Amino acid sequence: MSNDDLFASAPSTSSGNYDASSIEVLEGLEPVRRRPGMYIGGTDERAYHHLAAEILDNAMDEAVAGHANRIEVALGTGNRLTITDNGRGMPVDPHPKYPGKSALEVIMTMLHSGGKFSAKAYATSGGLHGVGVSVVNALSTDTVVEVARNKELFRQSFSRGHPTSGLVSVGAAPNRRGTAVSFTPDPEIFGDSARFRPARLMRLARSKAYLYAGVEIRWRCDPAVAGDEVPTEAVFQFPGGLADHLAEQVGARECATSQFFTGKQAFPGDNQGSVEWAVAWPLYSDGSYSYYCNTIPTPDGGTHEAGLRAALTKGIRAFADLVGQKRGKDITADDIMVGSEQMLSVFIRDPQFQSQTKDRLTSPDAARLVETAIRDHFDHFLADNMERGKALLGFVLDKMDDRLRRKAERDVKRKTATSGRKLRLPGKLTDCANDDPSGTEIFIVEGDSAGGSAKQARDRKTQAVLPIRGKILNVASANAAKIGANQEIQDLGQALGCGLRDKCNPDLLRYERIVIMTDADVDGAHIATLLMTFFFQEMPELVRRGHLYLAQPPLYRLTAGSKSLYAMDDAHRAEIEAKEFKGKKVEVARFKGLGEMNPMQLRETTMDPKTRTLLRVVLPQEYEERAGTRDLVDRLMGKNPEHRFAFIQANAAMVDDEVIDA
Ligand SMILES: Nc1ncnc2c1ncn2[C@@H]1O[C@H](COP(=O)(O)OP(=O)(O)OP(=O)(O)O)[C@@H](O)[C@H]1O
Ligand SMILES: [Mg+2]
Ligand SMILES: [Mg+2]
Repeated sequence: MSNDDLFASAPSTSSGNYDASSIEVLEGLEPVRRRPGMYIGGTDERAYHHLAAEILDNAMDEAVAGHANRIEVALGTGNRLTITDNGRGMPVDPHPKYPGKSALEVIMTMLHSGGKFSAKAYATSGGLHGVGVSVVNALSTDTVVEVARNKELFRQSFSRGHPTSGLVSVGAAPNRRGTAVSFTPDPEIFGDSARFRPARLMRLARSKAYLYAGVEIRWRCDPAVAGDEVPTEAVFQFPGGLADHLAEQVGARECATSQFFTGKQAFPGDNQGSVEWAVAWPLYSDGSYSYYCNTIPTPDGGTHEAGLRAALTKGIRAFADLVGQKRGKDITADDIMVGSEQMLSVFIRDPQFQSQTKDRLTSPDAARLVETAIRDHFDHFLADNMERGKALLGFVLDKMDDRLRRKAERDVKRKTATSGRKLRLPGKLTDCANDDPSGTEIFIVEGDSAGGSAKQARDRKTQAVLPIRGKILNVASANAAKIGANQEIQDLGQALGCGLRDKCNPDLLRYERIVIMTDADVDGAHIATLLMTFFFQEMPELVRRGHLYLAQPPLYRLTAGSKSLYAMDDAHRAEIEAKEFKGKKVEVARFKGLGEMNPMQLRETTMDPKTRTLLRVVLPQEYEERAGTRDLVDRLMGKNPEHRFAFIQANAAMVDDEVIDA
């Protein structure tokens, strides 16, 4: 197979009129309306409430910067939400760069307009992209912004991102200052039945008050909407911060230590910012974890969470050492984290999140800052009162024993299933419950975060998950010693249980199917290619016997009205749009990676044998003939990703699970 052949084998369908005229540049807020998923993570209920969060976040930023101390969240009838603060007010003067437009209009109608790109107007803000309120405006009808500045009240109205009035002065406002934003999410985007949930909004408002003691948050709700669900009025202010919040959550339940581990610490030196935490270890708990950065909830955790995890783990191990408990060194992070109830809130400058919905913090510094700040306090918490320290250590050692016992039981079971051979399983493997290999599968996934989703999405009985880190060794250009020493390959070998190269015995394979599951992008194709060549070279018999598969995660989710369908690629998307949605307005979300899908979606589209598609991998001729393989791999690993996509296509055939099972 030469390069020319690879290109020649490209499908020869007509390219139509694909020229410069097919390349669109969306203007103004149009991209937001066309691809809302990119800005608010979808158009479901969660995305709907994200609109409220964006406006509230802006008001909180004003409070955290020290300019506001009161915020009102008011839900009216007809899904009308108004959020008011008593901060500085959005600037209303003409914008120097856009003649004829006020700063307010620029803020509301242009993406990437904002005062938070430098630390001048805000130090540790939750806002950073200059996108939030403009996105809300784009996706709402009848947005009205009122600003009271210098004792004068200004107002401007918008609909679906476009001004419907100029900025007008509506009179004197001697006793008022700040910003009020009213909006109604657009049913064209969210569907006619989408609604604000009063309880969800109230919870959001309330949690903000816990996160920042310097603010009072008022809640109002029209009686017609409130029903019995929420009060029509409430005021939230919590000087005790997270410690109060956690105490309320834990209630009367008994905990390993009667005093919780709570505190607050400013970061040292030039690092503006601070961390606040509260952790309890109830004797019976399913665990509860709330992480925030600059008052923004980050449900997927991130670097601040990693800092807390490291501080607790290292702290308890050091304490074990201090009291002469030798088993302390075997304590893992999970032993102290799982089943705890924790709240963590950081304020940092220039935070980085993985996307506009800010579900996960990625600022690298946060891990170190949080770990260092908390570690000292935790050491004191444990050692100041030895009884308390020992009580927590005992609790954590119990968890460790549970973990080790469960693991031993698992190992024994699988040992018996694989004819008594001594078996060590890699720690990263999440094994399936069934002992008999028949009907079981192992998913090899790229990265720990995709691994986490896969774990939640899998069928525990029959599906195992092994996350591998990034690009595995390119076996084609490595010698046997290097291959044997590579950790990822060792883990893979142990999990499969059937040995490498001449020692490979396919009868010992611990699963019926091996499924490579990587992102549907260029990197994913690279990793899939590396894995395939690994199997071709090290375990060709497994491939020959048809044990190796490729998962097919979708690239798009297409939604029209209440119906959602998944498309594998552009051709499939066009087909669905034409056949299933027949010219209806379709909203398209593109998945950048497996980690972006929630576990339900991942299961349905990619893992569940009833609904997924798998490709079976076949052994290429070159490997059958044991000739020229080195050359093949060198070419595949070269710069051009098309070669790898073509390679995957050429060596994998679409199969139905029905066929596999038959
Ligand atoms: N309530 C408010 N009070 C004062 N200024 C505000 C308020 N809301 C928005 N602004 C100004 O408008 C700018 C744009 O807000 P927007 O929400 O679009 O982006 P951001 O908050 O900067 O970043 P992000 O996209 O992360 O939310 C802010 O940076 C701030 O300067
Ligand atoms: Mg914002
Ligand atoms: Mg903006």
